[in-house]
Amino acid sequence: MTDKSALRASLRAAREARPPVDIPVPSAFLTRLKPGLTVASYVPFGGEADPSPFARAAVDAGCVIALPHVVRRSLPMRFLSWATEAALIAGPFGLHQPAADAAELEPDIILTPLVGFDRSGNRIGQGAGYYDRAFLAHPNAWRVGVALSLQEVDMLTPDPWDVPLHAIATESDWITP
Ligand SMILES: Nc1nc2c(c(=O)[nH]1)N(C=O)[C@@H](CNc1ccc(C(=O)N[C@@H](CCC(=O)O)C(=O)O)cc1)CN2
Ligand SMILES: Nc1ncnc2c1ncn2[C@@H]1O[C@H](COP(=O)(O)OP(=O)(O)OP(=O)(O)O)[C@@H](O)[C@H]1O
Repeated sequence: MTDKSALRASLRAAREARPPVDIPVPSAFLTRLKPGLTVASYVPFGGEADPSPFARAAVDAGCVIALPHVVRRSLPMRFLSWATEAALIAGPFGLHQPAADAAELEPDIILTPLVGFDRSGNRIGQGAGYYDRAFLAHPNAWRVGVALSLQEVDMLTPDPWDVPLHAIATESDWITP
């Protein structure tokens, strides 16, 4: 646990020290997009990789976009409908989120912000367990991490509750464990 939080702190610092980079959208991602699918994106903060090119490709393919919405740790994160250009509301931790009464959607693809990852698809996030719980609640969703390559670590030891990613996109790689 201490290991995980020390690693999280150093990876966060590395991520923030780095100028923004564009993550290209791989063709393997594009081919999964179908009209009417729900793609959960996120609004990046703290140097997180920007998933907008993926969300834009999804909109162009006729998909519906959802964004995560959290209230507090004891409550599950929900994915709420977001129309491009719709206003976002200030939430906890300085987050920008859809309004709490936006429609809740079942995501088919979850673009996942990462603090760290390895080539087996293990990940660490903010440490609140929101995404791990969401992955259990939406087991059929395709879990795609979006990250900078400098967030890769040799090997993460997963905790029992950790749910691995199906794929990870970085500025230089498309990793499918
Ligand atoms: N862009 C983005 N949106 C997201 C997430 C995310 O990781 N990235 N989430 C993924 O779960 C949810 C928000 N979860 C969060 C959970 C904890 C903290 C947090 O603890 N922040 C602390 C500590 C930061 C630090 O130690 O530096 C803070 O702001 O005080 C922030 C967001 C939903 N939306
Ligand atoms: N399915 C679950 N049910 C209940 N609690 C969970 C579940 N998954 C994770 N948690 C709790 O969440 C906490 C944080 O887990 P972890 O350190 O793996 O965070 P993380 O993977 O970085 O966070 P996130 O999933 O939000 O990105 C742990 O204390 C864990 O007990």
